[in-house]
Amino acid sequence: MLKETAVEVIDLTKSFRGKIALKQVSFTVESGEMVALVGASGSGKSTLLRHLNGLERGESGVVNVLGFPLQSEGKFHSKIRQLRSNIGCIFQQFNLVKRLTVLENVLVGNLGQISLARSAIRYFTKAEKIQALSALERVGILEQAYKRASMLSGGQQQRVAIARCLVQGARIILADEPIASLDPESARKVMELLGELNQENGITVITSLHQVQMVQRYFPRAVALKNGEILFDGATVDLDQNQLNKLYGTAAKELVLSGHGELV
Ligand SMILES: Nc1ncnc2c1ncn2[C@@H]1O[C@H](COP(=O)(O)OP(=O)(O)OP(=O)(O)O)[C@@H](O)[C@H]1O
Repeated sequence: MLKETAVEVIDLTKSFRGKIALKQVSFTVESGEMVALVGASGSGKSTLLRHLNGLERGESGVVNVLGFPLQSEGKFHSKIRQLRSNIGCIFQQFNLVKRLTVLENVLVGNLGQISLARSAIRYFTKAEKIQALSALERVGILEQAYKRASMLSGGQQQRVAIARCLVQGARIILADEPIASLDPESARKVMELLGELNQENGITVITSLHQVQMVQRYFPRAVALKNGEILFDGATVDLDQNQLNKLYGTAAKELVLSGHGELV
């Protein structure tokens, strides 16, 4: 069966104040793939993710999402808003509105689909609330629904962000270091949840990660950046010590062998 292309990036180039951040980056992610973006700090992972959902505009090159143009040669497409409604985003921090309840935070995942007036008074239909509660159940924190978001642990907050992607109906989830500030057990749960959504719901997942062991455990494919260029794109099993040395330099061996698996 021919697979639909979720994300297609062609020759994407971006610089900040004359310093290159992405240099002619090209890669394709098919629908249903689970891909890790790896590379040392400053290699361009966040910048690349931000181009995939239109938070950042390239200088040249093309980003197509689900077969439609999102940006091309430095211009956003006029239908970018509709296209972005298919993309759920999870960040390392600042995912939630802390003063709102968990349930309200999930419901605002629906904002693209409801009127501004209704969102302003935070009015949601019963059906929308049931959908949001069911998403919270799916991510395993239904009992937290009426707590303020600020009361949750970091891992629980990331699960709320994932529930919000579900309510939004996201077909693609972009996650920028979603486990960077979590303890190992919470990190494992968040990664397993993303894996389940990928396997069971067919959601395409593209995640930037520092933790090499997590990449090897959960992601069949890795795309590795160095100084804004793709240095490796292939099966994670082929991301061997030699490749890691190229990506991370002398820090690679020591950190992987010592069991930390976290490369900064
Ligand atoms: N808004 C910005 N203004 C100026 N420079 C930026 C901006 N965003 C990113 N950069 C630069 O672009 C390069 C790539 O940064 P980016 O944050 O994408 O790397 P990263 O691989 O995600 O790093 P980390 O793992 O530390 O998050 C870096 O040199 C960074 O300083």
